[in-house]
Amino acid sequence: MEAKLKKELGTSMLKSTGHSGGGYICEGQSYDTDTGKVFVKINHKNEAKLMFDGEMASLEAILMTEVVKVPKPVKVIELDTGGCVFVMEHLDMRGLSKYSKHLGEQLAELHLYNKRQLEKLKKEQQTVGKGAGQSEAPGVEKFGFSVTTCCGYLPQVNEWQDDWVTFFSQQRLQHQINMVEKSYGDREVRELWAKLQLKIPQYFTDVDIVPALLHGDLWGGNVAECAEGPVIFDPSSFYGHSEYELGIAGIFGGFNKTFYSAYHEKIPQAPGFAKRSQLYQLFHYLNHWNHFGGGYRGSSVRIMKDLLK
Ligand SMILES: Nc1ncnc2c1ncn2[C@@H]1O[C@H](COP(=O)(O)OP(=O)(O)OP(=O)(O)O)[C@@H](O)[C@H]1O
Repeated sequence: MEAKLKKELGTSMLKSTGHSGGGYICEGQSYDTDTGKVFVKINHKNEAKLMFDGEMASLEAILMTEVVKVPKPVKVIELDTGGCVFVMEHLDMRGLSKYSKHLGEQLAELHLYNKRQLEKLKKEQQTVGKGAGQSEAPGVEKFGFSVTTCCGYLPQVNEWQDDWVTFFSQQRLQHQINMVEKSYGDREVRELWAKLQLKIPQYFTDVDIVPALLHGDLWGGNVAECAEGPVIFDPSSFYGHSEYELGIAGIFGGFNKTFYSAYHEKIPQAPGFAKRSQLYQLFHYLNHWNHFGGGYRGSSVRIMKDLLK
């Protein structure tokens, strides 16, 4: 692997720094190269390229907004022995503590970025002499993403969709329910889902949802800080409802009051937030069930029953 890395990165020096940082899905290792320190994620699964291409596109999209720090992506490299590596900028990170408030503000800015681009675009189109197609501020009007991104190692259906409720019900929940059905054929879940899917539009009455660029997997293990501010990493981005982003944080914790206050100062909670939050958590419980097995069945069923009350 190291010979291939050297060739693909065009570096004569490739020296392990001793820093390793594997997660649940990948092994990780840092190297000194001719042009600086890189962090390399390694995965030997067949889906590794799809997963890393999605992570690279996600990092590029977030980086482009310039509102929150992410590691700069370098390259996805297929290994001759199968599997794939993803090379990115190495960052010296520690647990989030000093910069919780900054992360709250910057995450809200990330979520507002596309809305502001769309507003700029609209203004420009209304200005005499400036028609569509001349803008320097491209905005995204649909829900989805340009490539497949994986939340964990399972691919998400990111085809563009005009309507968020349809996108979330079909491309997120239904997709997970189909996987549960295939693996477990769970009758109770099938029956609960039959009722719940009819109720979903009711949770969205009177909310105006503009596509927001999301990190997509913002649990406490994917946030940190370096000397100058907060960092987010390991994204599985798409354009969706900003509230979706807070779902997984609500399950696993890792974010304090300061973070939430700073976030909601910029994006206040809309009516019905709590119920939608449960709906967004349901996606992550199902996704965990599909990754890690039946230990997450109880939480998935409980939250479906709660939503149906
Ligand atoms: N750019 C980076 N520079 C330095 N260390 C990093 C970098 N990216 C990740 N790490 C370290 O590696 C660990 C695992 O990274 P990451 O979350 O991307 O792996 P994963 O296997 O995809 O994730 P997960 O455990 O969330 O499924 C992080 O917690 C962090 O300690």
